[in-house]
Amino acid sequence: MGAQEIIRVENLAVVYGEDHVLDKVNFTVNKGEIFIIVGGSGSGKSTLMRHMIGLEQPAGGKVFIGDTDIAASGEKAISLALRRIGVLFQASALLGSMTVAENVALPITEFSGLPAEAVAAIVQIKLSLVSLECYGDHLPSEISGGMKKRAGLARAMALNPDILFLDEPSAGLDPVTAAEIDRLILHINQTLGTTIVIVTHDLDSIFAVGRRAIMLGRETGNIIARGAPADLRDHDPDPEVRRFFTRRPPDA
Ligand SMILES: Nc1ncnc2c1ncn2[C@@H]1O[C@H](COP(=O)(O)OP(=O)(O)OP(=O)(O)O)[C@@H](O)[C@H]1O
Repeated sequence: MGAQEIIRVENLAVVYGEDHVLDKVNFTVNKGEIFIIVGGSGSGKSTLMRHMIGLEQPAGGKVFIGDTDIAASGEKAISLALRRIGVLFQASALLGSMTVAENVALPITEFSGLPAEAVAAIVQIKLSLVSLECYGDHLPSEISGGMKKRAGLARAMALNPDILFLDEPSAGLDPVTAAEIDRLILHINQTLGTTIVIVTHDLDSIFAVGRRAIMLGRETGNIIARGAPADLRDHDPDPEVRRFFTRRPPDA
């Protein structure tokens, strides 16, 4: 793995039944960058992310987090590699019966073995990172959709991950709230140097935060374009790619 690389996906293949969802997918993510994964509905973005965080084993190929192939190593090495990762799933996945602070505390309590006061202090730091320091004692049902996303981000950042995976972070949010999440993503990246991988459809967000992107093809199961989002929009030879980045329907 090169000095700048933190993730390497090599010849990844995913097959569900007869369906070859991903085929010969190859790319690398560099340390400290914000990397975007786009593609039409059903092109395999979420599937790719699940394989990058070790939730599923691929039919073929490798996924390296640092030097660890998480599709092939032993359980201990995989668990250490995955300790470097924070994930925000689409629905934020906060536990509804616990307060925001208790949700953020969960991974810290589970993995650090620290006493309760130390955990509480870390939770407060994480909540202030996402401007929720006054909402720790609220239940998820008592805060807005944007705040739930921020709480989910605080929990994803709980163990100081090197890499943050975000699945559709602005889904279901109004444009102003979505832009706040974008600013938070940039803030985390710039102040903490966290590498951030985002699966998204949201063009405003792609252009606001993304420096490099890959696009998965709907039919092909592999990457049909890669580069800076503005370059893909303005110069990519494939009309499907330009249409995606200008939000034009196929017959426009
Ligand atoms: N666990 C699974 N078992 C069988 N098929 C699956 C599974 N997960 C995904 N698929 C199929 O794989 C394809 C890609 O799905 P995936 O959810 O990864 O796409 P996506 O690009 O994230 O779509 P969307 O933007 O709509 O969320 C789809 O045809 C889907 O039906």
